Amino acid sequence: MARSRSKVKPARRSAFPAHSEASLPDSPHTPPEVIQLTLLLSGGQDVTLAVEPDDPLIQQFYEVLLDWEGKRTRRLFQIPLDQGQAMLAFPCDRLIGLVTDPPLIVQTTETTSPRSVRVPTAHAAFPNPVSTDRDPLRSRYIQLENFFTPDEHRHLLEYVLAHQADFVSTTTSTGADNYRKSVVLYSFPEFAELIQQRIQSVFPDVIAKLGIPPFSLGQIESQLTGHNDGNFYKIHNDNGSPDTATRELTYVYYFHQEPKAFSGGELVIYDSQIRNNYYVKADTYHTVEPINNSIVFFLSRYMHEVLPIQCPSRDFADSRFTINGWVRRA
Ligand SMILES: O=C(O)CCC(=O)C(=O)O
Ligand SMILES: [Fe+2]
Repeated sequence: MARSRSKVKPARRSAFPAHSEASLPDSPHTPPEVIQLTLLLSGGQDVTLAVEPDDPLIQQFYEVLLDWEGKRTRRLFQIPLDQGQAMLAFPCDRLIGLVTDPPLIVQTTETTSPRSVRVPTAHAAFPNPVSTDRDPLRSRYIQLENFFTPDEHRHLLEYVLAHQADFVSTTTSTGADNYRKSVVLYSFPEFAELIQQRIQSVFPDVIAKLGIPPFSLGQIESQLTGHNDGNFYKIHNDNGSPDTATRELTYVYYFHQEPKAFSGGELVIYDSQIRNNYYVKADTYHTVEPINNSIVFFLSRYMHEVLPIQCPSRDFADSRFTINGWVRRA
C-alpha cells in the first residue's frame, strides 16, 4: 500500500489568534517548539507534518476527528508543504487518526449546556485548577477571590465615589449604538499601577491555570467602569481589530459596596466553534458572577457579554464597578 511521508514546517497561519488548548501531559510550562503530527488517512496513507504547538491546524484536525456524526460540512484541507513548494489537499473525512509526538491529550466533554441551563461556575479558589477540560473549543477562565486587601478595596471604593464627575459614557470602537451602556474612568493612576503590579505577580500562575502557551508579557491596559440600572455590554471579543490584535488576556476585577444593591450584570463567556477558519461563538457558555473583590481572566478572543444590570436605587454608589483591561503580548 502506498505510503507517503513528508516532513515540513507549514507556514504559520495568521487567520486568527488561536492557541491549541490540547494539553501536553508533563510540561505545561515549556511546550516543545515543534509537534510532529502524523495524519492517518483512510486508504492507508500517512503524512507527517511539523507544526508549532499553537498552530490552528491541530485544532482543526481534532475538530474533524471529533465529528463522529459527520455533522460539519465536508471541507478540504489544503496544507502547504516544503515551504509552500507543494500543497497537500485531502477531504476532511479521509482523516481517521492522528499520531502526535510529543503526546497531546485532548479531553472531550459532551456538548455543553444550552443557554437556559446554568453551567456550574468554576470560580474554584486559586490556586486550584478551574478545570481539567482540554477541549480546545471550550472556553476556560479563572476567577481569583480576595484579590485586593480589605484596605485597598475600601480605598478604591472611596476613590470612585470621589471621582464620580470624571466618569464618561462608554463608546465602542465601531461606534454602534445600543451595544454598550456604562460609564468609564480612563485615568486613575494609583490603582492602575496597583492592579498592573498584582497582575504581573499572578501572571505565570494564570497562564498555567488557563493551560495556554506562555507568552512574553507586554503592556497591561486598564480602565475603570461603572454599570448602573439598565446598563449592559452586548456580545463582543476584545482583540478583533488591528490595534487590539496583541491582546492575549482579558481581566475584569469586580468591586461594589456592601450590601450589594444591584442584581444581574453577570459576565457570560461563550465557547467557540470554527467556521471558515475563524473562531465564532458557540451556543454554550459559562456564566460568571461579578463577585466583590474578585478578578477574572480569560482569552481576549473569546466572545463574551455583560448581562443587563438592575439597580433599583440608580445611585452611582450602588453600581457594579470594575477595573478591567487587557494583557498584551510583547
Ligand atoms: O464588565 C465586564 O464584566 C466585562 C467588560 C468587557 O467585556 C470589556 O470591557 O471589554
Ligand atoms: Fe470585553
